[in-house]
Amino acid sequence: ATTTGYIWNTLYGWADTGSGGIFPPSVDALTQPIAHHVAHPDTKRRLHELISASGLIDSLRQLEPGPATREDILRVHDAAHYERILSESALPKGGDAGDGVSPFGNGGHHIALLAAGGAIEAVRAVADGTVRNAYALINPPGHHAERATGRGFCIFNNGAIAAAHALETLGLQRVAIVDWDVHHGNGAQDIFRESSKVLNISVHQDRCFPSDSGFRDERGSGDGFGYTLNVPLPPGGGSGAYEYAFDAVVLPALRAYRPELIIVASGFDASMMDPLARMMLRADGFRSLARKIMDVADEVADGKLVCLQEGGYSPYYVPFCGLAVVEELAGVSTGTADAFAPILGPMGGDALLAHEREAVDAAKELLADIT
Ligand SMILES: Cc1nn(C)c(C)c1/N=N/c1ccc(/C=C/C(=O)NO)cc1
Ligand SMILES: [Zn+2]
Repeated sequence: ATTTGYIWNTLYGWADTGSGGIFPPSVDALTQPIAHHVAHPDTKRRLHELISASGLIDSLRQLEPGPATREDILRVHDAAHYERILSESALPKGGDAGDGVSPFGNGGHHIALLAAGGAIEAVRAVADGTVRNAYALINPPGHHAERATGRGFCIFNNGAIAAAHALETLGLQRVAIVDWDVHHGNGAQDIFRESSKVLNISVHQDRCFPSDSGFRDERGSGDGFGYTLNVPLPPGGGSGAYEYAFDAVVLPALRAYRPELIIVASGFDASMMDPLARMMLRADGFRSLARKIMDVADEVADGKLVCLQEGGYSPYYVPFCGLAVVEELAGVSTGTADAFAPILGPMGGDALLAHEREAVDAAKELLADIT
């Protein structure tokens, strides 16, 4: 197949993130209500609308997700977590994923199951050759969700659920997860810590969130030792730092591991305009990362690549970053200009600075244990 699969569902745009900026508003705390929570789904709906309005959607093969089943969820999460989400979802005002800052509304479990189901459908369609690669514009995100709890706006770990489905249902032996979301992919690290069947790579802003994980010395354990690979980057990194991290560490790791499928935890919060991090990628930088991952997928995995939407909180800029990645996946140019490039370009971020090179070079030794 040569087409790119695409997943979006109206319900992904209905996730209820409440009326606070990140916390519920409080007169006591003087935290004002605001129309859009940082994780408001409108940001991702705007990406869908740009994919549609640019005409790119006509080059994509729309896939229809169903809800993930209890069995799908329990491959990576404790039953207690699953049951708690369902019970809180039945409450009149919904509940929380587990860390007290990840609210969902009444019936929110339907959307979370549909997000995980979207990840599964994208993996199924790529693994069986229905499509060449796929972009699942799913919501809520998943990469912070751990075996026993949701976290960081994530309820179920969509990427881990999809990887487990590929291993246990589709018969794959080796799956790689590459997390370019700006925050540490702690969820898959927790879930697959002891497994060598998933190579889990996270490139992220050092100590951004969670602030206590994502360090180079977190490498997995038991059979999984060496199959967790963290590349923390200093704040302020742009295309220079990210492209070097991919060329020097991420791509060599994938060549050594030879996964049969690559899943990208595709967040756009490493962009220059994101409120929840301090990196400096522009849309063309994300396009370059997509190109690099596609090339190594062609080398080792017959091109089998699934991108799953994770974070990204600038309603202004996420649409342009996401369009660049999906265009690259589909091999299509709609000619849509990055409207913010003239403003963001002069601000820098393109050069690889010495301290960024050192941070990446420190991670090169981690490659030795991937066989
Ligand atoms: C506030 C606050 N207060 N407390 C106690 C906690 C635990 C808080 N969480 N902050 C957060 C929560 C989520 C993110 C990013 C998620 C993402 O985009 N992942 O990809 C960043 C900071
Ligand atoms: Zn993030």
